[in-house]
Amino acid sequence: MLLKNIQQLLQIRPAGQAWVAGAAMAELPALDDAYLLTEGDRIAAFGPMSECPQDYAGEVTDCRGRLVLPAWCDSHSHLVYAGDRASEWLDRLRGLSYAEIAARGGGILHSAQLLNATSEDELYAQSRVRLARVLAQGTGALEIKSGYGLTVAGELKMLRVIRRLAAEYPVAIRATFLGAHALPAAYAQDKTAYLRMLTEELLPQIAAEGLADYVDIFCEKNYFDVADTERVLAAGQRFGLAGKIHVNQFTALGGVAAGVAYGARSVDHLEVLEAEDLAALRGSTTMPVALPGCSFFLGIPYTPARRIIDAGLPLALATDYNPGSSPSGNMNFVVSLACTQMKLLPNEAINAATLNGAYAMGLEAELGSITVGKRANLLLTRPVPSLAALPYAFGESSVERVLLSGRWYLC
Ligand SMILES: N=CN[C@@H](CCC(=O)O)C(=O)O
Ligand SMILES: [Zn+2]
Repeated sequence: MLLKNIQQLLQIRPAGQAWVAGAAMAELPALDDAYLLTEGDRIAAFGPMSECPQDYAGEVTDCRGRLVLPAWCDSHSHLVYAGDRASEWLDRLRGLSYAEIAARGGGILHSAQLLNATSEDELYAQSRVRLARVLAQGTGALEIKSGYGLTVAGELKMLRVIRRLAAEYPVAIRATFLGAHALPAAYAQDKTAYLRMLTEELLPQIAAEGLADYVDIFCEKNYFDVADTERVLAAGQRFGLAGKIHVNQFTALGGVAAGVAYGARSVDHLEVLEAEDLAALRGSTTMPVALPGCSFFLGIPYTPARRIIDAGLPLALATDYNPGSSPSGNMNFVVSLACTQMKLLPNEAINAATLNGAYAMGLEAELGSITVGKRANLLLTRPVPSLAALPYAFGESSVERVLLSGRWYLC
């Protein structure tokens, strides 16, 4: 496939560049008036129009007036869930807080109840609708977590649905085992027994079936503490699963340093951020991930992204698509929120939503930039005056077409 007359081809990186950090996040290498050639599912070549192959025999798309960039890399989602929690959202509109709803047995436990009462086929049917929608919105790589089962059968059901989605859709999917998302009622008096079940019963089964790439835990007051986090990350390591943790959403407990010490691939949320957390991240290989859709929907503080980037660190952006705190998987809106609310420049937000997002799910060698040999997962915008038009037009998707594995995705 040949894309020609591209007004601007963005996020061009050399092979081997894993992420972008600090001041370099404001740079987004680009080529004006460009072409891009794919072969099979890969990017085969690109360059200025003056060097565009003539008489190309395959499919040619004229991209005049349009931008081409890597498809979004959404490194944090809970896209597989059953039903929704709109009723709890109405309770929040009437004045209850997220924590008050959880304390009444709502929240994650409510989603777990719904999920355990839903068949695997029905869960797949509900989840594929959401996946198809986010692909049409420009997502080309996606991480999906378990964590609404909280039982052996429920967690395995979720992970098998994730595997089925990965097999059926032309998008790169990474699966994360988040059994330690909340303490289910059956173990309310015995957290240790629950963690033992997760690490000694479930994890070996998940590893044996190759159902997960990462292990995750919700490190938060009233959920799991730092010692629990270390225990789960250590268990993950024994089975070859790196960590990706939910941490510092409401409370800083020291989980960031624990994540870094255990070589976590990412630490996600960080709405509350202490100087010690920044210090722990410096010099590490752990990616901080901000989830502005969650802050928007819950009305909690935004992750202090400027402090993170200005400290010389990298940052990734993700949707946190889930029924409780962020019922949207639209990366276009996330990029827009990052600019309007967290004061990222468009270039910084695009770096965070592509290459750094790919790194946060271990896909940086395969996706997240315009690099010869990488997978051809690209998005083509509508005619726009400049890149800034994308986040500027908040709530809109400027994505006209999405190329996944070298083919136009037909929604
Ligand atoms: N914070 C923990 N987990 C999810 C929300 C889960 C839910 O409310 O269902 C999150 O990332 O925001
Ligand atoms: Zn989450």
